[in-house]
Amino acid sequence: IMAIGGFSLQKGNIASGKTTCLEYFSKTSNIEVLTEPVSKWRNVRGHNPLGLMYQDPARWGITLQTYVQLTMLDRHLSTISAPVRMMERSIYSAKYIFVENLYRSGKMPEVDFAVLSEWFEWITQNITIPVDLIVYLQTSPQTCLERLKVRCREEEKVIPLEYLEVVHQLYEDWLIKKTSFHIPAPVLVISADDDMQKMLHQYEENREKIIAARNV
Ligand SMILES: Nc1ncnc2c1ncn2[C@@H]1O[C@H](COP(=O)(O)OP(=O)(O)O)[C@@H](O)[C@H]1O
Ligand SMILES: O=c1ccn([C@H]2C[C@H](O)[C@@H](COP(=O)(O)O)O2)c(=O)[nH]1
Repeated sequence: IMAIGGFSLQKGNIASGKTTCLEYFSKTSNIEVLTEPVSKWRNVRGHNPLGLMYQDPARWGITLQTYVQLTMLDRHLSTISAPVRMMERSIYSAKYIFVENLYRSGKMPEVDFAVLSEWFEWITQNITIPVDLIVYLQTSPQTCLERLKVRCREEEKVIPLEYLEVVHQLYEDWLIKKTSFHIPAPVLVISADDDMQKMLHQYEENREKIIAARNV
């Protein structure tokens, strides 16, 4: 999650509970919540780039990630309508986690990676992307796999535990070990393996830190 003004960006593995967390905050405070534009990734003018990417990442990885980058930028730049905004994932996680994973695993050709990287660098050097806090929902890959099965998105049925483990490691290297990429804001880590009741308790404990993100 990212908070702006305070603007917080929510980070976490696939099915770690980001949407659930944002829904809770949107119901309980004057916070604008931007969930991931995943419905667009599943349907752009009748095409499903998310599904295509999972079926054949080498062919469709660049297609999905180009569209993810555009839709994330659009979200980042949309007009803020409340004192605090929280946003699920970001243009940074798209590049540093998902594009990086496609490239490192040999599923994205070098030329596709180069073109996406040029776009990303142009955007981040020429456009200000406001972010005051990163909220990292830290889960085990096993928890994500269980929640993924419960959520049961058709496109994601092919995701094995190993994929979630690699995504987890990329997040850990970036936000916990701080050894991979630039981190655009301070990081608040919330352990997110617990059941819903315990998670709500943790959200309450961290509410002030998130709302006051500008002062973190
Ligand atoms: N703390 C939790 N305990 C058990 N199930 C959860 C918890 N948080 C979320 N879920 C369930 O796990 C699935 C994935 O959660 P979701 O919020 O959609 O994750 P994300 O947005 O990170 O992909 C959903 O079915 C949701 O109801
Ligand atoms: O840059 C990205 C961002 C997301 N994805 C995939 C990963 C998941 O299958 C969905 C998003 O789902 P959440 O469960 O809301 O995390 O989109 C991607 O491939 N590339």
